[in-house]
Amino acid sequence: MFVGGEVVAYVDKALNKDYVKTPFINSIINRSQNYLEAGFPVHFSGPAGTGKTTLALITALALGKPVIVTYGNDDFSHTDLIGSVVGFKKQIVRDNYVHSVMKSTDVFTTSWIDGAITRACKNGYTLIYDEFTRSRPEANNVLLSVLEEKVMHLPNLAKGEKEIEVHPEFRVIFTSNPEEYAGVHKTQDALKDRMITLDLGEFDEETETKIVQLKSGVQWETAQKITALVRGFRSNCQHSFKPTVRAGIMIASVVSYLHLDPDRKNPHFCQIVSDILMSTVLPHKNVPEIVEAGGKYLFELLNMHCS
Ligand SMILES: Nc1ncnc2c1ncn2[C@@H]1O[C@H](COP(=O)(O)OP(=O)(O)OP(=O)(O)O)[C@@H](O)[C@H]1O
Repeated sequence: MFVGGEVVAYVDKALNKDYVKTPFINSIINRSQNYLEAGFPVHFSGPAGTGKTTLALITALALGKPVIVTYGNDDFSHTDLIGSVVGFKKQIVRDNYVHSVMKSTDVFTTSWIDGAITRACKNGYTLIYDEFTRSRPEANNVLLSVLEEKVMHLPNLAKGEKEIEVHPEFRVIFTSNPEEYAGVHKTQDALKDRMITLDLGEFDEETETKIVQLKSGVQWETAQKITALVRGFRSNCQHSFKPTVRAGIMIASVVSYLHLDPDRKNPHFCQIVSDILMSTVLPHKNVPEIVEAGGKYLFELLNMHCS
C-alpha cells in the first residue's frame, strides 16, 4: 500500500475515526512518536491480534508524510526491497538509405524500478515493514547501513547509481510476532540493535472492550460481558493458539446482527460463543484433556459473566 502525500490527511481521518484511543494506547503512540521524531526506528513486537499493524499505520500517518507499507516474505531477496530490473528494451535501427548498403544497430537497455525501501529513503517517506521477520536476514541486510550510516547501497544495475543518501525525514516502523514459529526467521542482533522495540502484550480490559464495542456496535454492557468471556478464556488457555480481540469482535458482531441477548440461558448465544472460542482448541482435538478443559472452563465463564 502506498499512501501518497495528498491522501495522507484523508486516510488519517478515516482510520482515526475507527481507532480506539485509551490511556494504554496513547502511551504507546506518544512514546513511539517521540522515538521516531528523534530519528530512531520503532519496532512493535507482539502476538497475533495485539494491534501492531493498526498501531503502525496510525503512528506513521501522524508523522504527516506519505507512507509505504511492505510485508515480510520468505521469498524476498534484497532486490525485492531495493528494486530490480523489470525488463529489457530493445531498439533496432535499420538504415537502408543507400539501397545497396544495409546498416543495422541493436541497442538493449534495462528498466530499473525502485523498491519500497529505496523510494522511502530517496523521498523521505515513512516505511512500515510489517512482519519483517518473515523475510530472510540476507534480504534485510540492506537496512543495516540505511539505519546506521544513512546510506543505501544499490546494485550495479540501478541506472548507474551506486549509493544514495537517505533522506533526513525517512522513518521506519517494523512489526513482528515473536510467537510465530512457521515461516519466520530469527532477527539478526545487528538489526535489532538499531531499532527501539516496544513489546505489545495483551490490550488492557478497557481498551479491548472499547474496540469490541466500536467494531460491532453492541451496547457497552454487552461488550463488557463478551470481552470478559474472551479474556477469561484466553488467560486460562492450555494451548498456544489463544483467542485474540478478533474473537470478541466476531462474537459481538454476530450478537449484534442477530439481536441476541448475551445470556447464558440463551442457547443461541452460548452456541456462538462456543463455536468461536472453541475453534482455538480445534488444532488439539486429538488431545481430549485440552478439549475437555476448554469446554468446562467456557461453561464456568458463561455462568460467571453472563447470568
Ligand atoms: N486501537 C484500536 N482501535 C480499533 N480497532 C483496533 C485497535 N487496535 C486493533 N484493532 C483491531 O483489532 C484487530 C487486530 O489488530 P491488528 O491487525 O492491527 O493486529 P496485529 O497485531 O497486526 O495482528 P496480526 O499479527 O494477527 O496481523 C483488527 O481488527 C484491528 O482493526
